[in-house]
Amino acid sequence: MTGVPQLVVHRDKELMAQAAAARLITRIVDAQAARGTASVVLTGGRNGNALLAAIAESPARDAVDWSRLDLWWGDERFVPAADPERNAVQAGDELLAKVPLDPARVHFMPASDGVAGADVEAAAERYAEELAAAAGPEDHAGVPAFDVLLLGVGPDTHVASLFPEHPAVRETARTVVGVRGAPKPPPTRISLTLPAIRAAREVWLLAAGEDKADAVAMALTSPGELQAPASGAYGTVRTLWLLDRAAAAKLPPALYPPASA
Ligand SMILES: O=C(O)[C@H](O)[C@@H](O)[C@H](O)[C@H](O)COP(=O)(O)O
Repeated sequence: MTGVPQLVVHRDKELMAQAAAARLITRIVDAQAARGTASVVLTGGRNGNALLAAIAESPARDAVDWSRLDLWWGDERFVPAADPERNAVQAGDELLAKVPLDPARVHFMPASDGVAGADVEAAAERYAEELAAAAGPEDHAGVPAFDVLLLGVGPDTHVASLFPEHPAVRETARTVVGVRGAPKPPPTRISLTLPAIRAAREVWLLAAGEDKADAVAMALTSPGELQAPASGAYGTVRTLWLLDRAAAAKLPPALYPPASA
């Protein structure tokens, strides 16, 4: 693991989204300058969507070579492709339809009415194969070393579709799993596992609002990833918690960083 997670606390969720967007644009531009391409794993949820909307509105978005960006998803609701509940549909509305991406580099998780069929385990396996095909010889986890992997944090400390005490959190072998009986609807989902998440260079966790304060405090002073899956999400280079003040309010004084703007 990468040592202590870094915390950045913003005034409110709107500023958090703006700052995270600026940060992500810079990270993508830097990765493309260094290696020619960049890879980002997207999350669902309000904060992930607000980040994408902020990128769409940023003049700096034109600094990104969108045709050399690989996009993946950390989880997906296993519903039909056009369902507005799908994280991919929401990401499309906020950003993907507005920038010149290479469709071959946009790696949607399978939908329940897609070519992988209605069996969520088969669909998860198919996504695992797509990830494995994109992994290089040095990527031992069976997935690429993503530049940035974004995760929204749920009020129960779930990340992706890894819910506390759920079998998917215990997965150590597979990189992608089908999730049934998720406590948050819809019940059937596809999710990266913790080992796949930990292959990312940087993991950025997003949480805003007072309803996240307990979850943030628990995950950062955690009894363990089984009870608090967010605490098991970290990158090989950096783990960044991007918070607003309300979400940071219950952190112990030793962890609360100097207030950012
Ligand atoms: O699949 C889902 O149900 C959501 O994607 C969910 O996992 C979300 O990312 C977190 O609950 C954080 O959500 P907010 O950013 O809206 O707080």
